[in-house]
Amino acid sequence: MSKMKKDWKTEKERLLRLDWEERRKEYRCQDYIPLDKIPTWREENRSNDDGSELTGGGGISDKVSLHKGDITLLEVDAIVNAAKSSLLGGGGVDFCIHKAAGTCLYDECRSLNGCEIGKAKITCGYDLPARYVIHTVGPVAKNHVGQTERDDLASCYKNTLMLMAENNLRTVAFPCISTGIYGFPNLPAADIALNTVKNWIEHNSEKITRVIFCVFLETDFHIYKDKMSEMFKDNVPETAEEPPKGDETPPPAKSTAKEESGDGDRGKEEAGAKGKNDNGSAASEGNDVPMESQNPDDDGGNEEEGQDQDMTESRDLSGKDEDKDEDKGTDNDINKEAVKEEEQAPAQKADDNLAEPTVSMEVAANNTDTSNDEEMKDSVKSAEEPDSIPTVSIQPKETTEDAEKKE
Ligand SMILES: NC(=O)c1ccc[n+]([C@H]2O[C@H](COP(=O)([O-])OP(=O)(O)OC[C@H]3O[C@@H](n4cnc5c(N)ncnc54)[C@H](O)[C@@H]3O)[C@@H](O)[C@H]2O)c1
Repeated sequence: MSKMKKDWKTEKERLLRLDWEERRKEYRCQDYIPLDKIPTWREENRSNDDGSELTGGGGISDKVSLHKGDITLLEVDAIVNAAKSSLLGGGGVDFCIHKAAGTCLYDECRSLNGCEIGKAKITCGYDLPARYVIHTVGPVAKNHVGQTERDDLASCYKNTLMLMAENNLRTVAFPCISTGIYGFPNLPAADIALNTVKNWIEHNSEKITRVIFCVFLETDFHIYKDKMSEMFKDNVPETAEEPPKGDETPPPAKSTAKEESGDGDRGKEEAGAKGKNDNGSAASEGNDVPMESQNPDDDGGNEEEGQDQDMTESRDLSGKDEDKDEDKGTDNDINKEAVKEEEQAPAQKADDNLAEPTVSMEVAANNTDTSNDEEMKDSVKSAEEPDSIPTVSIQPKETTEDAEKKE
């Protein structure tokens, strides 16, 4: 029997009141990866290989990880979507996130009326293991990376982190924004991502528990791993006290200004993330973590036919929401079937010799302020791109030299 389509506002209020244990029953995909299964850079690069207890710490190397795999599996406060300015879903990681979150995500995004390049907007995560999705629109850098594109990409990371802090969220995962269909070269994009996050955390260390760079392609894994090894050494003196293990209660979130939506004002979200779950994320018990007020703007209206086509397709696929409970397994099967090799990442071949732990690293980032401004017209030509959704995170065995030879 088909179920009534869920109202996104009701669903959002219901979900944000659940604690992590109750939420876990709602995840569309049960292959989720809890935060404590993703080692920090420091844990991953422990100097004492004899496995003895790590001492010292408290530096940024406890704050960041590098993870290769599907961002939709990560159980964190927020995952970041590399969206298009209409926020109406499309392909790539955008498609994966919408597919995994369900149609309520699309409905809430539609109420936001788009997002400007470089800015960020936040929605509920719905069926995802992540409580929230922060949508940011990267620059289109096809064949040209000028200062504008570099600044816009840096703004995506800064504004996302600021939105995290404003909503008292403490664990976040980023994909490699703009390096897919938007054509930003992987190397400079990684530089911008790492330096921006590094500087922000250095000035806001108490506001963040973990930043995960969730790479998808072998190329990016090696780029990030090499850059982080150069950029971030764990030079925290041994005497530094251990960072809180996620057991400190974040201050009650301040209530935010009324949320506006295309259909008039929505009620103001109540503040107050109470305790944390045991893996360091903000958890709300009876209180919603406030949503930063978002000033929607007229929809760009310039979406390419194809783009909406993609979303329609994914909505049709995820139209299985009504039978989600019965079909949860089917959904996973669909995911697997739907996986087209976007790039036969070498790691896929290396899949059968999985052994490498994820690499994580120490990162710090500079201070900044952010705001959610009016949306800019989406001047991006949509492009067909097969989307690949790996079903497990993959750590390659391949050496950097091999990967560099390939590039
Ligand atoms: N026809 C379309 O509208 C269309 C087609 C393809 C992509 N897109 C998307 O592309 C635009 C954004 O471009 P972009 O380069 O910023 O994003 P992107 O094209 O999604 O690529 C960003 C990065 O995310 C990686 N990625 C893909 N799937 C996952 C996953 N499940 N988990 C983690 N990482 C993943 C991908 O390999 C790349 O490194 C948006 O319009 C968005 O909708 C749209």
